[in-house]
Amino acid sequence: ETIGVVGFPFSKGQPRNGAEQGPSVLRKAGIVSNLQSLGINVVDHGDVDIDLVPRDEPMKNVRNPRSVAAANKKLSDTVVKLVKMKQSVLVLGGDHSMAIGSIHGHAQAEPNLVVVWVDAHADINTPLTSSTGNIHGMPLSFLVKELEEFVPKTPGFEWCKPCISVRDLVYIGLRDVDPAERLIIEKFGIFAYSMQEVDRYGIREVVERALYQIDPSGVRPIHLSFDVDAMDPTLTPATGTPVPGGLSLRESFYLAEEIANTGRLSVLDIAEVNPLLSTEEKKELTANNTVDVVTKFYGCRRQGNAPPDYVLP
Ligand SMILES: N[C@@H](CCCCC(O)O)C(=O)O
Ligand SMILES: [Mn+2]
Ligand SMILES: [Mn+2]
Repeated sequence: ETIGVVGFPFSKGQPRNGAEQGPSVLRKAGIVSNLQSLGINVVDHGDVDIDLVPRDEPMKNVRNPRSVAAANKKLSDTVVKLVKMKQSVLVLGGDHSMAIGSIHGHAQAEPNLVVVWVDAHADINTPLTSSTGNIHGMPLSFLVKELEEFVPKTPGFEWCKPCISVRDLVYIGLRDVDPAERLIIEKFGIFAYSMQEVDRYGIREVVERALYQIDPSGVRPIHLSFDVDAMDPTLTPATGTPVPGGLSLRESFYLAEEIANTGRLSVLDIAEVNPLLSTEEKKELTANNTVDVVTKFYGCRRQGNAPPDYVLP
């Protein structure tokens, strides 16, 4: 198995500079070497070559639409290629608008994918329901077929055809959902495990139910879109929209270990690391905790990992 790492140094899905430094922060924290020390073949493909579009005027209240669309088109093309090469793709963001390109690309190569969205937020506002105009709060509205009729034509997004159904999506970690987003979740019956359900059932039950509901057969490729703000802000403070009361380190590790256990993780997004929004110390803490969770998604286990084909001397 080969992990293909791709950086997506992009922050125009939201107004705070710094998210474009996420890939370099995560690489400096040893994300590639930590995975290689698991004995996995890791190829770092470098960063997507992003060009910002000049005079990218807002469309209604949607900010930087052409730049977000152009960057994500390139990401989509990159992800298709790598998934078709049978690589397990790790995309280092960048703000969460990255999911537009990564899920669109993944779905071209694996139409039967399911999406696990781990986030404090639902990221499913449409351009008409968003109160901020930040596209990192809207990615799923550009991807979900059932919302196509509610999403106005947005300049640059002509290439982006919705590619997943609400039935293929499940949320874990929600605790800051806008009213319109809650309406969408209830209108379409989207599976959603907020922190209330995590507290009610415990992470084991939540992960089990979530995976069963989107794929009872247990065979479909998994796209896991991980927003680091799903974790408690004491663990990942260097992020754009922190919300208290998030996943603990142990809950995050457990979730990642169980996803690794399925053997079906196909694309993993790591979104919303923003080093500029905190002290050097908090940046390190955020990067190190994120890297620790990522290694668990790829098979590092707290119970230990016996070396493959090794006999006691
Ligand atoms: N729901 C808010 C906050 C979105 C936060 C986005 C992050 O989760 O990627 C908005 O629409 O602006
Ligand atoms: Mn979030
Ligand atoms: Mn998000």
